[in-house]
Amino acid sequence: MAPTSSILWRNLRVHQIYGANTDVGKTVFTTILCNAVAKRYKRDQTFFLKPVSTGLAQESDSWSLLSAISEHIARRAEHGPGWLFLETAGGVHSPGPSGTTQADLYTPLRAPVVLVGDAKLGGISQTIAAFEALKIRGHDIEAVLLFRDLEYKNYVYLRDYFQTRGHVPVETVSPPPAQCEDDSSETASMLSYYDSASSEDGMAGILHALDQRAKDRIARLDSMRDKASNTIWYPFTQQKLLTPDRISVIDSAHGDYFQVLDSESQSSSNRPLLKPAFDGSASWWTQGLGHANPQLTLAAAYAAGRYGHVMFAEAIHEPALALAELLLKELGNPRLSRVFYSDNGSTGCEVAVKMGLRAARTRYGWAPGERLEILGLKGSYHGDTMGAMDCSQPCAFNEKVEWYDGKGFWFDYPTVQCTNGKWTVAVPDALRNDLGDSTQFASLSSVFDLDSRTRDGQFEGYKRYISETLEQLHDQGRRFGALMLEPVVLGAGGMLLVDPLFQRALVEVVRASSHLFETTAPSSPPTSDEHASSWSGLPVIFDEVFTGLYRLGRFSAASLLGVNPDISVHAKLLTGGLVPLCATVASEPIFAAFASDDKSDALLHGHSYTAHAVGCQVALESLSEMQSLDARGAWDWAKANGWSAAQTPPDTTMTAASVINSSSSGDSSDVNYSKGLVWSIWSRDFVENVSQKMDKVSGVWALGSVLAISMRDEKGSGYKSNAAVSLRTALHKGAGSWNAHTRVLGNVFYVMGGQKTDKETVEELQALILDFLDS
Ligand SMILES: C[C@H](N)[C@H](N)CCCCCC(=O)O
Repeated sequence: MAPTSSILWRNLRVHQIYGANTDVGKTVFTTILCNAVAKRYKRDQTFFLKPVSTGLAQESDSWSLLSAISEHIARRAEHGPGWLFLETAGGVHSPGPSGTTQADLYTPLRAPVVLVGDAKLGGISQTIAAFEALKIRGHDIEAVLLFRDLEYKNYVYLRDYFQTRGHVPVETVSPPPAQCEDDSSETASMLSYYDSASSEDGMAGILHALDQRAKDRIARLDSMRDKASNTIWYPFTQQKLLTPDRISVIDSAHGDYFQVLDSESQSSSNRPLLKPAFDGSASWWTQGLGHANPQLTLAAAYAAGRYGHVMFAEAIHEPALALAELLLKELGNPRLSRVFYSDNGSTGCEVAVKMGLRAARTRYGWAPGERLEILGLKGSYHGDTMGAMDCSQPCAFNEKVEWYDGKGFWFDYPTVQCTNGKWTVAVPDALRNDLGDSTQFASLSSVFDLDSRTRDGQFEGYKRYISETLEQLHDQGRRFGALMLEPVVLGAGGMLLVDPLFQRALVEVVRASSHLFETTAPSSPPTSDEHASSWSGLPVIFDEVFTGLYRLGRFSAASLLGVNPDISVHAKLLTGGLVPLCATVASEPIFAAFASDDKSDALLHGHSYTAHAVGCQVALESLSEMQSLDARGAWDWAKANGWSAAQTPPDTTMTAASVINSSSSGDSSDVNYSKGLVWSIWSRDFVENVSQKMDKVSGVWALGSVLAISMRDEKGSGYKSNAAVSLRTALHKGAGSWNAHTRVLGNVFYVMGGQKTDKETVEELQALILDFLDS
């Protein structure tokens, strides 16, 4: 099922005719436009497409309808220069055959719009409302046409109104003559009417404006790469190596796809300019509910209309309060009671660190200037701002940053991968003496069956190793202020799936080891009334910026570990990828560490755009939509793709000694099912198949919407490796009418969908990936 392409051709001007209401004269105006083209652009062909009357609109769903329209238009575009007017049905919000309203239905085509205004009583309001409905869906409204009704003269008001709304030209023609009694008179009368209306100078001006706007749009698209290359400083890009042809010019985005300028169209006039590209990095891991999701757009518009932006210190607004309450409730972590807002994951993590360090310092009685470090995992990365960077060990992202001063100890750990068809917890060579050999599991769910695994010797081995390491650090006199983890998956660090048992062990040991962190008698020991929310050892911070809010299939990634952090950080999917927002959520004892009669003891941190009302409103919409998808089983198709209990095959190949099944009863099925299944949109068969392409692949995992494939690199893995580039290039080449835009992390190729990505799309991507791996 190929995705819909936006319609833009060099030799065919395509316009959508929308009506401000039903019965405003769309067909009449479309006919006038066709006649006017025929009169003035004699070399051009003219086409009129009304899906309702052609039967195209009988297509059962939006996708079938749009692809039928695209095909129809492509056939017309093959025959030289021309114009095509696509008439929509009814008003902008009249439902189409699939129930989607016209404004939403045709959004992916994104052809420029001619809006037929309403000349009747009340028509000013209808016309403006229609304009706004189209505008917030990203339609470009190029002209407003309406009848020159001399009674209400709506056009007089609308002309001024649209002059100040982007100089949209408003043109009128006289209304059609009264209907004749017999057919032949009616035909003659209308022919004469069309002839004279299409000859009016105003219509010539409109066609000229439409033509010019189309040429300008194409010229802008054609020139953007070169201009960008001279103007823009790109993130995470060695620009010396970036040639302009490799810059993706994105005209718009809809659902899972960008609409990208196809460079090959620049040398061929009968090729569409825009090509859909699957957004394989989910726009740097932010996308959830699809680009240009109208529900989120409306929420954003509502909050912008209600508040704009209002400052937040010592203030409250409904979206911020409602979102805080929702997060606290749905995270299901009884420790958490306070929400601190910022505007991106990196700063949200810095806030979390400030919170954790202060709580530890006051608990352990350290002086304010004391150098405190972070306990974390090798390769973890919490963002690009200086403080967040300092929470990571030296790596490609920070080691050349002049002010970088990493403060921490970062544990090495076992990772989870499917290798040659087997789900393996791989222990790094350096840890073999301490943690033993790698182990194989019957399924990914078995790896996540922590209730069973915490009863194993492996758990005790992990805890022993962690305790011994902490003792050594304590003996070296190092002071730690927080344990900071990305639960389950390290994102920027290379899409590494950490053995969840190791993370569970780390949290448990840290919480049980206050004696290894305090260097003097605690100044404020936890009191018995702090009960459930009190922290021990060190404050535990979970950076769920990437992993949380359904990215890994669950509302919180912490639930996959069965651990309740003292501070957790949420961004990215929080707003479904529409606007930046971050929430750092903390426990009451952490909050209390800042309480004092001295104002300077407060958490002196606040971005200008803290708790932006638009972000909070969009987050409310986004979270409730994702929860509703979850509740109505929207991912059942994915769960049934080999991940559900019934589909986990009994293990027949591994020896009892080498295999740890998911349950001590010997049943290899997913005992986690009742506690929440571990699943992915990427089918289990596909993942296991990829893992067997041993000549190219060293390991693969999939969880929630994420797929990560480690490509073999004999010269070594890591961000500087180019081993994943050829797979990225293959996806970029794509499947003819569409391709996939992805980022890579060194030798790791990753791709992820949103929470609305469908089965067919995933299957097509899987096929592309396998094609490459089999080549
Ligand atoms: C987007 C994310 N939050 C980080 N700031 C960047 C992560 C590293 C991405 C590297 C890359 O795409 O080349």
